[in-house]
Amino acid sequence: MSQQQRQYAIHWLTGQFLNSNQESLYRDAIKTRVRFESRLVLLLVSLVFAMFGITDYNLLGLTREYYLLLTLRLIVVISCLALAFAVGRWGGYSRNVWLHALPLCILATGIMLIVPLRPDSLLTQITAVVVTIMGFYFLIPAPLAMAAITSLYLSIGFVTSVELFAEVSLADTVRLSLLLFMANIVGYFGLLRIEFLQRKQFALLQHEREQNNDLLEEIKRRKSLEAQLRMVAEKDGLTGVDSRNHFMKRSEALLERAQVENTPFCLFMIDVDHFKRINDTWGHTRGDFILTKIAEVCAQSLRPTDVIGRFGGEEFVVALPHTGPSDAQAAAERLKKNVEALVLADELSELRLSVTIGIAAAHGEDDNLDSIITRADNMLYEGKRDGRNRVVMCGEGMTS
Ligand SMILES: Nc1nc2c(ncn2[C@@H]2O[C@H](COP(=O)(O)OP(=O)(O)OP(=O)(O)O)[C@@H](O)[C@H]2O)c(=O)[nH]1
Repeated sequence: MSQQQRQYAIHWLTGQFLNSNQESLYRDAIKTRVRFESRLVLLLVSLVFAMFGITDYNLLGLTREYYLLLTLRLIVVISCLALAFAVGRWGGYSRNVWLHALPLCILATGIMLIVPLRPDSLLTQITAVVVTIMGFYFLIPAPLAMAAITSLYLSIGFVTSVELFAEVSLADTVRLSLLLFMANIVGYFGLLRIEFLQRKQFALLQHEREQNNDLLEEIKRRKSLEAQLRMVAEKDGLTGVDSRNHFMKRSEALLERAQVENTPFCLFMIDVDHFKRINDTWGHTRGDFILTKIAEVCAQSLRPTDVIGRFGGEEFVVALPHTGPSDAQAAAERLKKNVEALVLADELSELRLSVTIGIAAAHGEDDNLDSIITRADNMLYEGKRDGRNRVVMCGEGMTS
């Protein structure tokens, strides 16, 4: 038997889950319904029990027996009403099963006590007892064991009461016992089937919910994995700026839009000066750290709408939408100055950094990103050749 089958196994005789935790879960789940139905049934039963007072009057008139019966009915009705209130507050048979058993016992006792007071209307009372047994099993929400015990209590008590107070033959008593026994058998197996089906349905629903939760967890896990993969694909692992591929994709789109809207578009190629020397002097780990700092300065010096990417090694690339050559030059100068002003902590405090920036602007509709990059790259190498730490603008011959 698998663990799941063991968890949902149902006892063949009680109709309850064998696993007590599972049974508690089930009872908790039906708590509200049990309370509501118990209260409703108790109110209805009280009404019907009280209404039989009319037949008592017809049969007995205003006699001592009638007043005794009326008192008995009042006691039962008041007890049932009080219990309906109590069940509403504290009911739901996950904990207080006895609270649900109590009205059944009171009703059963009330019915038994009617026999000595109205021995002539035995046929009506037998019918009432059979109906009550059916009610105990099918109408009043109760666990099977409780319905069976209270029904047997009613059956045995009624037969005893009949034997003691009504003058019936032994054969009739046996017939009555068989009838009530039959009623109990039908009630018991009927309720057993209902309990079984309800718990099966609950188990199926619970299993489905568990599977849905597993599915949701899996979807969440996959989404997070997807986000991580996207992050790895789109971002440069060291500096956090766009990876080369992602930069190309985003910049292509920006350039296309600029060409459609006829707005200016510029591009920077940025290279850290003498980075090999930095690596050789301070080591690769510090070299990596410096690259992250340069990426930070780029982000701080430019607009949020500018797209920064790492082109490879110590080379960065920036796409500047809605930016004409003169604004691009001003931005590049600001960025160059900020790099120069960068002061690092501890052993690197003496280190002065600089970058060379090549700028190219988009020329009309036929221009493409690759040729803009090539032009910016050419300007970058021109700047390197001319002594580094400078900004070189393509076509304009502007340098600083
Ligand atoms: N620490 C570190 N170094 C890198 C990384 N990628 C490339 N480099 C190094 O960057 C250095 C680039 O050196 P070069 O291309 O000769 O250029 P440079 O020394 O910066 O000289 P100029 O560009 O002419 O000013 C090489 O030593 C590469 O190994 C990286 O991710 N981390």
